[in-house]
Amino acid sequence: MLPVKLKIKICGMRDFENVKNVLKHQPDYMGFIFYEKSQRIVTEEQMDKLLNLNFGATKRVGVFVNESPDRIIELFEKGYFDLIQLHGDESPEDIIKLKYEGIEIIKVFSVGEYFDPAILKKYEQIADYFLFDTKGLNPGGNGVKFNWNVLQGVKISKPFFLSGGLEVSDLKLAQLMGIDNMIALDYNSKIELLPGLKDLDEVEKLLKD
Ligand SMILES: O=C(O)c1ccccc1N[C@@H]1O[C@H](COP(=O)(O)O)[C@@H](O)[C@H]1O
Repeated sequence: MLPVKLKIKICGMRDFENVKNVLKHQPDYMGFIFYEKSQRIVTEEQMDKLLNLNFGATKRVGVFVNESPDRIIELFEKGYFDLIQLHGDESPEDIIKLKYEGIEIIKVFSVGEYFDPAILKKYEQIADYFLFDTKGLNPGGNGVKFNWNVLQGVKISKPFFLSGGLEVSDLKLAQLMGIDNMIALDYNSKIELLPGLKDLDEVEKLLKD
């Protein structure tokens, strides 16, 4: 089987120069975390500055944990992101409100030792993408990989992102594994110098071809 081509998301960005330098490598997605307990939280002031940059084809993702739909819509209207990633226990009703505003949705599921695919059912009609991250102490950014084999054989009806402690070397492994409907890898804490500051050498290795 030929290795699949996967898109790349670089998440947890906020520093102007770092964002500018990462954009030179044109990731498919760049994530900004709007969660007050995150070490990588981005402020509105930082986002306002970042709006001066040319993102080209890179889609901006706003990352949220149990945020109110009204607040998400307010930030969306400021033009801070193109789509959102929801890491909490957001209800289908809240997500539908966001869909009405024309916001594309990535719904996150935390994966432990086992994964019950029944949870996917109620989000199938309303999410545009799924994302599988490692279950951990924090809602995201735990820097720990889960056993991807738990997804093998599970029917995943939406295109999905794979996440959770990913390192550069995981790209080849994920490409070879080629789980059905996997379209992107989401990189965060394992390619950082400091929280919110990405290592440009690692970014270059990931996006060199
Ligand atoms: O990175 C964070 O601080 C964070 C906080 C709250 C929700 C999501 C967060 N990050 C997302 O978590 C996954 C996995 O990150 P890691 O590779 O394990 O560090 C990724 O989708 C980040 O976007």
